Amino acid sequence: MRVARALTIAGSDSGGGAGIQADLKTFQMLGVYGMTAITAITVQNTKGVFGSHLVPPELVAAQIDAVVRDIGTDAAKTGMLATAEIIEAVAAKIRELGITPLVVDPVMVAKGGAPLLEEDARSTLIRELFPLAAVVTPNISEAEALTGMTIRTRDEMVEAAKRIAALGPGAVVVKGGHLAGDPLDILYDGQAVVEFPGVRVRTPHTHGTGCTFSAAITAELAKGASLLDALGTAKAFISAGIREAPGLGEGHGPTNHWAYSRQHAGSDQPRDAAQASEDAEGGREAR
Ligand SMILES: Nc1ncnc2c1ncn2[C@@H]1O[C@H](COP(=O)(O)OP(=O)(O)OP(=O)(O)O)[C@@H](O)[C@H]1O
Ligand SMILES: Cc1ncc(CO)c(N)n1
Repeated sequence: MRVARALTIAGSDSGGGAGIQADLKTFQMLGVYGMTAITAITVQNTKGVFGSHLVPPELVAAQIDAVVRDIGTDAAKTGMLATAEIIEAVAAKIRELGITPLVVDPVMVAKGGAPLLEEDARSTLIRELFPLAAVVTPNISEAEALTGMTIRTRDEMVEAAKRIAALGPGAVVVKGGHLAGDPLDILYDGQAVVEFPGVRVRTPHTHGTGCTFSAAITAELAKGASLLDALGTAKAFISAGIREAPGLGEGHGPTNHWAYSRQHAGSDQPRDAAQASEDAEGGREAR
C-alpha cells in the first residue's frame, strides 16, 4: 500500500487546536502520513497566547531536510513562520528540495490578537513564499493586510483574491469566516472564480479553523486530488469540525478533527468537489 505523505512547517499550539497539532490531526484523519518542521513553541490555550519561543532558522531548515530527504513528501503547508529569517530559510529549503505542491496559510495574528508574524516580515512572505505556492489561504484581515483594501462584500473578496494572485501564487482562497452572514470562501486560480459556500455555526469554538482548513487542502493534494476537489473536501472537513466542536476550554475552543472522517468511511481517497460541497452546506449529512 502506498501512503500519501504531507509536511507541515508551522508553530506548536500547546492547546492542541491550531498550529502543528491541528495539522497533524487533520492529516491523520484524512489518511495521510504527517511530518513536521516546528518553527516556534507557543504557550497557548483557548483563551490566548501567553508566550513563545522561536526555533533558530537553521534548525527549521534542518527538520525539513531530514524528513524530506529520507521519507519524502507529496505536499507541504506553511503556517506560523514568525520572522523574516525563518521565512527565508524555509523558502530556500523548499526551492532546494523542489517541494511541491505547497499550501501557504499566511498566518499573521491569533484569534485573541497575539502577533504570530512580525509585521516587517510580510514583504518577505510575499517575495519568498508566494511564488512557490500552489495556493495561498488568507482570512479577511490577512487579505486586507496583503492588499491594503477594506473587505466587506463578496465582490471585494474577489477583487482581493485577484490582487493577491498577482503576487505570484498559483491560486488564492480568501476565507469569509470573519464576515457577517454565512461563511463564503472564494477561490481565484488565475482564470476563474469559484465559490465555496458554508452555513454559519453560531459558536465561540473556532480556534484553529484556518490551520485545519489549510491542512485538509494539503492532505487532499498529497493524495492527488485536484485543487477544486481538495477545497471542497477541506470546506466539508472544517464545517463538520465547527458544527461538532467538543466545547473544550473557557475561551475559543478547538474544532472537532474527527467529525468529518467519522461521517466518511474510506476518506483516505480523494473525493469530488460536488459531493463535498453538499456536505459543507449540511445538505447530505446528519447534523
Ligand atoms: N462560524 C463558522 N461557521 C461555519 N464555518 C466557519 C465559521 N467560521 C469560519 N468558518 C470557515 O472556516 C474556515 C476557516 O476560516 P477563518 O476565516 O475562520 O480562518 P482563520 O481566521 O484563518 O482561522 P484561525 O486564525 O482561527 O486559524 C473557512 O472555510 C470559513 O468559511
Ligand atoms: C501556533 C499557531 N499557529 C497558528 C494559529 C492561528 O490559528 C495559532 N493560534 N497558533
